[in-house]
Amino acid sequence: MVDAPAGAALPARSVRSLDEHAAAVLALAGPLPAVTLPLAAARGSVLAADVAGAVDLPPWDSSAMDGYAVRAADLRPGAVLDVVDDVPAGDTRSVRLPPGAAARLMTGAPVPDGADAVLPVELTDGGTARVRVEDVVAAGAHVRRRGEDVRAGQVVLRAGDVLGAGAIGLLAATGHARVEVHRRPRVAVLSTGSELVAPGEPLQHGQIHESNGPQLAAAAAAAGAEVVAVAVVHDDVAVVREALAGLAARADVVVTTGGVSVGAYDVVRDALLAGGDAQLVHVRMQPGKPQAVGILPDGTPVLALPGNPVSSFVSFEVFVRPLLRRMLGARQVHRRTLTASLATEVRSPAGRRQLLRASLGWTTGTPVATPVGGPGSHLLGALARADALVDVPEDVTHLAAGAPVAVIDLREHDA
Ligand SMILES: Nc1nc2c(c(=O)[nH]1)N[C@H]1C(S)=C(S)[C@@H](COP(=O)(O)OP(=O)(O)OC[C@H]3O[C@@H](n4cnc5c(N)ncnc54)[C@H](O)[C@@H]3O)O[C@H]1N2
Ligand code: MOO
Repeated sequence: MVDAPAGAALPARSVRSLDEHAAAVLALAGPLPAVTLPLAAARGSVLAADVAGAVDLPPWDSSAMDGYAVRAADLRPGAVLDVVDDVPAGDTRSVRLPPGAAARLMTGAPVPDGADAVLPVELTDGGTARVRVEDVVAAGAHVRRRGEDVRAGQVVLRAGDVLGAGAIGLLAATGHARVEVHRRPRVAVLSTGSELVAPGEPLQHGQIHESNGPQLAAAAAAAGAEVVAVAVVHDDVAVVREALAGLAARADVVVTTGGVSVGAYDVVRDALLAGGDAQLVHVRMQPGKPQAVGILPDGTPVLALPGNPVSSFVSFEVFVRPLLRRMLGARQVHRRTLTASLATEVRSPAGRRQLLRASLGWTTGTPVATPVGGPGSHLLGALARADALVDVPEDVTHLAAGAPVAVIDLREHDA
């Protein structure tokens, strides 16, 4: 049995809208400095500088077909041409094609000087010493011109672009083995609560499995962050303060969960107020009402999210993720939104913007959002099925089935 702390006047809280609080959180940090990474380590990172192609693409005139390099003017159905050369892909010779002749070549092989078209093998008898032309092609046919895709020196990707598979392919093709990107933010997660027991351990009455830490770590990694620690501490202000200081030394951002509300043991609140520069906030949203933000004594930003699992999930989405995306250097830090038709009616508390977990589907091309799991912020059962958040404005208390609603699309993963 723990002695209850003496009752004290509750500390003051700023009351903010979701957008006001999100803006305050975003102001805590900017893009992190640039680092140079090998391409294999750069997927999901964001370019810190424009990148220009180092070579033309294609680097030389190249064949788009297996067939014969020819001069189009020599082609007539029934004509027979001497095959004077054989040019596979990877042939580094400079070959010149004399008039009236053909050179056998393969897709991706350099087109000989003097040739102006590629005659696909299907339009010939396939001969190797002499080839009979069965149908003709025009000048330029099936020749990929040097530089027609990308010119050397041309900017191919811009600072702020997120490196997906296509961008990595483009960088490799244009000659880049390494690339300058913003460093990924290092995130430390701290779960607080004397009731928390590691998953896999048996539960006693009054205990629950610690789920917010793994959940937030997964969300941070999916947002492109490097998760450096997931720590759990019991409800003790001194222990929380020590843990915060230790985690801050290793991280660019510390994210905590639990202990931020108005309870007698809300220790994150008390630890933050006891040192550094912190603000308690009451955000006009559901879930996610109690929040705190601050700067720890060493200058590291800390975001304190509520402990209810759905509240911490939603708070991460609308507050933490945009900050991480900004630190990563992304131009677009917010999720995509779309308008969907609501599958079932929804009620919402007056004066609180509700973000309701939902599953997205399509009916003949129209997005449909089906709320899952109910509004309670303890309801984890359906969280895994939610791939969208229905965004109900503060002043709306009822939406009928079929109503158009704004939806935050959670399906994209960045890392
Ligand atoms: N008198 C009032 N009580 C509460 C208010 C209020 O305004 N007045 N606000 C409620 C709202 S809204 C929320 S949200 C919660 C948030 O409180 P805390 O951030 O202090 O969170 P805790 O009390 O520590 O925990 C809440 C709930 O979540 C469970 N939890 C906490 N951490 C974890 C974890 N890591 N993994 C899984 N589950 C966790 C915890 O056991 C509690 O059940 O406050 C309301 N109360
Ligand atoms: O606002 Mo709380 O975050 O309802 O669960």
